[in-house]
Amino acid sequence: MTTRPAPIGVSARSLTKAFGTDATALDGLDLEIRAGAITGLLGRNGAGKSTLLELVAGFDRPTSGTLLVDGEDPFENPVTAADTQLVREGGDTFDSEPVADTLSWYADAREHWDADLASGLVAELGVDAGTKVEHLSRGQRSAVGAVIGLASRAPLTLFDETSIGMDAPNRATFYDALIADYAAHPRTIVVSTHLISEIEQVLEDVVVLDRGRALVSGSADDVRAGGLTLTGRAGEVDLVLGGREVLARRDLGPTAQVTVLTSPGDELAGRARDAGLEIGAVGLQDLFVHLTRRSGASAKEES
Ligand SMILES: Nc1ncnc2c1ncn2[C@@H]1O[C@H](COP(=O)(O)OP(=O)(O)OP(=O)(O)O)[C@@H](O)[C@H]1O
Repeated sequence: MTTRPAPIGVSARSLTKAFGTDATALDGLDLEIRAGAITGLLGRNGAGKSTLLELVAGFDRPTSGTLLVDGEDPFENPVTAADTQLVREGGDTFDSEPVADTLSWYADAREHWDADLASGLVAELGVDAGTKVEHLSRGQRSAVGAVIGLASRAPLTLFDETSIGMDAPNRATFYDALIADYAAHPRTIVVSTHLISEIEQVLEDVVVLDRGRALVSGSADDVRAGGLTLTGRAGEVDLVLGGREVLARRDLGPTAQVTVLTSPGDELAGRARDAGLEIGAVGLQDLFVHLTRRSGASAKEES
């Protein structure tokens, strides 16, 4: 009988990864990825998500700073590599062989591989295991990645844009399988994605990378609690805001809706309630768009 593996965490301190003098993908990143949680790794194009995941998987070495996976340096480390499964777009498969060959390679390589889960999920995602990988569509290739990531049951599983190209029913199947398998076999899962609103309910923790640094990180609930919307008569809304920074504003006739950042102890919500304004939550996707746009604008002003 194999014992159930313990989930493992990741810690980065002043982590920097530069590619020559052209690009600094990670720029002094400080970060904790909680063991045993599903973390969403969010960020605009080029924010450094794939670079971070490849460092965590031990495929590359940081330029400076510290990166620890389960307390160890992951670079070319066979101990952490055995516990880590990175699923990258269009990679890590035997392209000129049938899908079944790739799956049987992982079955041999991965200690906790679940063959029944793999074959069930391949069928559910509509992939023919007899087809050569190079003959699959982009979405079908992504589906094979999803199967490898889930059936490996690695204590640290990293999905880098795995849902890319998958159609909506297959993405739903992937998310459902991820939640069900995580519930039955808790482990550390990191999901890098641009499809924030559809995966929001799956995420327990969230990290927003912005130009190689963590702009926001924490529990998804705490991150969400960092913003709110106020809706009401425009004059009342402006009075309650009192000149405070607004992330987004929509005016519809006499009514205005604004999105603002907030923090514990902020009296804004109380003032809004007293003024009869409607207070709403901000979804992660909206908050992400506002925060990363604002950060991009202030970077332009500084330069
Ligand atoms: N091998 C490389 N050589 C040179 N620059 C690189 C290399 N890999 C990544 N970069 C640069 O590092 C930065 C971060 O890239 P990365 O792929 O990590 O971003 P990402 O957040 O995954 O982006 P996306 O959402 O577009 O996939 C980008 O500016 C990219 O051009």
